[in-house]
Amino acid sequence: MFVPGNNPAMIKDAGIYGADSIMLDLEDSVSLTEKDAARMLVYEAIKTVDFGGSEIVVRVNGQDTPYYDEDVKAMVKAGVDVIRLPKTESAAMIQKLVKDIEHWEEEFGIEKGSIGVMAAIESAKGVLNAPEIATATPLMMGLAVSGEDYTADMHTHRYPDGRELEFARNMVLQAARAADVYAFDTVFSNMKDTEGFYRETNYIHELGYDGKSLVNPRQIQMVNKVFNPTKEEIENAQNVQNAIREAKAKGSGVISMNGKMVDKPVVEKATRVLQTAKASNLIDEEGNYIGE
Ligand SMILES: CC(C)(COP(=O)(O)OP(=O)(O)OC[C@H]1O[C@@H](n2cnc3c(N)ncnc32)[C@H](O)[C@@H]1OP(=O)(O)O)[C@@H](O)C(=O)NCCC(=O)NCCSC(=O)C[C@@](O)(CC(=O)O)C(=O)O
Ligand SMILES: [Mg+2]
Repeated sequence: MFVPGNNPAMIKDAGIYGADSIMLDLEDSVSLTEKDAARMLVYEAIKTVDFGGSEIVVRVNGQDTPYYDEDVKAMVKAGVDVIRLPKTESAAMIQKLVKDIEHWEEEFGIEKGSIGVMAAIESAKGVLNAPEIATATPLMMGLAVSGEDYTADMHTHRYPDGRELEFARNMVLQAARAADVYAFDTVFSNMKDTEGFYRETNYIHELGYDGKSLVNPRQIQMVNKVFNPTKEEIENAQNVQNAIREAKAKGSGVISMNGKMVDKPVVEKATRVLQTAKASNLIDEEGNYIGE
């Protein structure tokens, strides 16, 4: 969930909503006159505010701005979990970020490699270079597709069915999967269109995305609802694992379950469902369902 870096009230309470990740923003939600104040505010917040279990990401200003260097320096010193680079267009930009992070880690005596990197892909050039961006550094944790800037770069707008983002979404997802990093979808800005938000979240979940960037705490519950496996999906995944265990005991790698073939890729998908269920506290150690 994005939180504007110049809004102390939003920053102070950001941890209470249970977002997996809080993205304190120094870039486009902060006006030019407030860049320095926001940086100081975010620095202090990382040091002092209790964000619960949420991971802390900071979106720094772009490398073509006069704010980038100070942003990276301050966020490394603050001990942020991940730095998100906006408008990433090449592997070289990520390698520069990593070099800058390492420089400040050394300066402040922080263990090297403790800060992850996330690349926001926001232009045609970024989309075409997504594969090299995804593999630019072992510190890369994920790619995010950014629909607002991307559609501006493509001379279009955002539409309800998302067709203008189809190529970018698929390209970023393929690049992320091939590099074994996470893929995050872009924000949905119309707070009143709950149905549209649900449709879009469902769509990107079905494509294979790992999560979605948000602008408002009201969106968290719906994203979790879409991404969390249902009780039926969990039970089915457990049945798949039991079935393949039985098959293996009989020396076979494939078995039929309710008329459907269960083989290695089906088992892999079932394993992922159960990992998500466990991470979301929907099942206990024994696999018993404990969700609502
Ligand atoms: C949208 C709106 C104005 C609506 O305001 P509203 O007033 O109607 O909100 P309400 O629902 O009434 O708020 C109820 C309660 O929640 C609190 N609350 C609201 N939002 C909160 C929040 N985010 N964090 C913590 N707290 C929050 C609020 O303080 C209140 O608290 P309280 O008073 O105590 O009840 C507001 O949410 C907001 O400012 N959002 C963040 C916007 C932002 O960061 N934009 C930059 C990132 S996108 C971008 O840059 C494009 C991109 O780069 C993206 C990409 O890369 O994908 C690209 O190119 O596509
Ligand atoms: Mg943007």
